[in-house]
Amino acid sequence: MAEDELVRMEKINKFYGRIHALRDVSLTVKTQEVVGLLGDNGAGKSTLIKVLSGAVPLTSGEIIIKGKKVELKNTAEAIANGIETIFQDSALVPQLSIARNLFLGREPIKGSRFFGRLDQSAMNASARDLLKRVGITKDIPPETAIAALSGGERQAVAIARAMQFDSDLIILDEPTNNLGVAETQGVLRFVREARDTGHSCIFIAHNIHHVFQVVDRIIVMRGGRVVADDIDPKKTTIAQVERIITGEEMLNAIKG
Ligand SMILES: Nc1ncnc2c1ncn2[C@@H]1O[C@H](COP(=O)(O)OP(=O)(O)OP(=O)(O)O)[C@@H](O)[C@H]1O
Repeated sequence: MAEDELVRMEKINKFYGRIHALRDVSLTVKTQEVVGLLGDNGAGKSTLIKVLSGAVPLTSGEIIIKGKKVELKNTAEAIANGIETIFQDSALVPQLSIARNLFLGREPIKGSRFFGRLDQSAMNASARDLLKRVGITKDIPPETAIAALSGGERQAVAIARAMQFDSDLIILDEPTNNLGVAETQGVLRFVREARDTGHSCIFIAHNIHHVFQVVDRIIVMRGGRVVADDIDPKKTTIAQVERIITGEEMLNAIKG
């Protein structure tokens, strides 16, 4: 295992009944690396990250985290192994405040473990800090309900939550979907900030331009397989990657 290897997926296969959604997929993510996962509709991207986030069981193959083989039977086990996933319909609770959402399920308690109550002021203070850190400079009080935030601000809160619990790997499934230009830039900035503070990310987006702005490496899937896993966005054009996604161009042709 390379010293900076964080996650390794080895020969992962996934069947949904008779549909073979993942075919011998192998890939790695390094520490402090942002990887873009691209592929057409039905290529297998969502299935792959659902397997890695413990949301669906794999049929065969291995997942190795920091050199140790793990079984991710549910999302709690993935989280315990340092993998936090922010799905499109991110799991924030709209009726609750930003602060409560940031600490959901892991709230700080004041007093004893059994007779304590939520430490609201500690939560609010950390929430204020965190919002500043992810670039929400507008003065949004941490007591604000999620329902009152824009799409970009919600993504920011979801990313801030993953950063604050020091997940090693943050998986972002279409985080820029339906966002405006400024909000998209905000999300891309949070991804950079996550990397700069030591996290790794897998970034899935249909918009290749967004992926190109932020990733260190691109992996392309087609028909349930990884067809390219080492595309350097600094040395490859968007048009070339588009042709790999559709199958018009093989990676070897680019490398040659
Ligand atoms: N729950 C499921 N039951 C049966 N088949 C499924 C299920 N989820 C996905 N599939 C199938 O598995 C294959 C891969 O789908 P997946 O959603 O992983 O692709 P994707 O690359 O994420 O596509 P998109 O970009 O459209 O989200 C497709 O053929 C899809 O129809």
